[in-house]
Amino acid sequence: MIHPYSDAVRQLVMAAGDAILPYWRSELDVQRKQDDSPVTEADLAANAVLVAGLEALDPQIPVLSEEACDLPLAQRAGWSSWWLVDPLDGTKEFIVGSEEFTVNVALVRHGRVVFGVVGVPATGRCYYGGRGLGAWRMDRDEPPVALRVREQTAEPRVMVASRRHSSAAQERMVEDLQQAFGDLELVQVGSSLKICLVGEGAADCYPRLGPTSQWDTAAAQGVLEGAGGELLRVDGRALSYESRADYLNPNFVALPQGVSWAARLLQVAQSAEGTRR
Ligand SMILES: Nc1ncnc2c1ncn2[C@@H]1O[C@H](COP(=O)(O)O)[C@@H](OP(=O)(O)O)[C@H]1O
Ligand SMILES: [Mg+2]
Repeated sequence: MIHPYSDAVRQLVMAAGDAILPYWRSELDVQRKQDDSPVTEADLAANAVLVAGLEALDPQIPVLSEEACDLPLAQRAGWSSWWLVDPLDGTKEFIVGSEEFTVNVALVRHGRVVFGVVGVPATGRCYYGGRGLGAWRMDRDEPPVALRVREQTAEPRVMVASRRHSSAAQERMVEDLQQAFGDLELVQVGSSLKICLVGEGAADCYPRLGPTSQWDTAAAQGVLEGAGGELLRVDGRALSYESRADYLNPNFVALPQGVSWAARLLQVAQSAEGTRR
């Protein structure tokens, strides 16, 4: 057990995944939210399972979910601990029938991730971890496997990026990184899985110049930090989750802690940041 609540949250994340699966690869009613992003009955079904379960687990800890985020800052500013939830990350992947969608729950305290759980309903896999607690991957009914970021290498070899969301700055950065580091392979994956891939040592880095929200990254950041990695803003500071009027993250890079190529990667990301079409 990594935290008194981690087993219960892992079970809730699996239950939310089970609530999603009947909708996967079936005829779906897709609605558009105010920001024009898609939402389906599956997002809402998973949200209902998670919100009810987390509130029952500890009525003192408020829940902030992508699907229930209309809470005034004045109310949230007084929270010391809260659950940050994305019931279905990678909705566009889900809609096209891909396996690359996740269920995400993080416990945040004073703006830092205590631990996070990322479920992958399509495969029955679950990642969980937190800074100072460790990180694990568990396949349904299998024993957990401890995770560790990749061994230090002279240069990054595998970079992950979104399948469906990019930006002029992101494209420029990918090109510049491939120039800066020879043989840097680009692998495109949907959802918070990208951060977990860095945590389990399947990829070296995930640099993102493009919008994400706090619930997209917090749970997987717990996994990454427990596995010896970090999620940094391009100015090198850790990504944190203070309550603000909006929920948007700054641009970031996920990578193993203390690698020799970190400064170069951040420098390339910083200089690509201002690129416009
Ligand atoms: N313009 C935008 N503003 C805010 N978030 C965005 C965005 N474009 C993409 N995202 C976020 O990126 C997530 C998908 O990540 P990826 O592109 O890595 O698969 C989306 O999660 P949801 O699927 O939960 O909406 C969404 O939150
Ligand atoms: Mg999301």
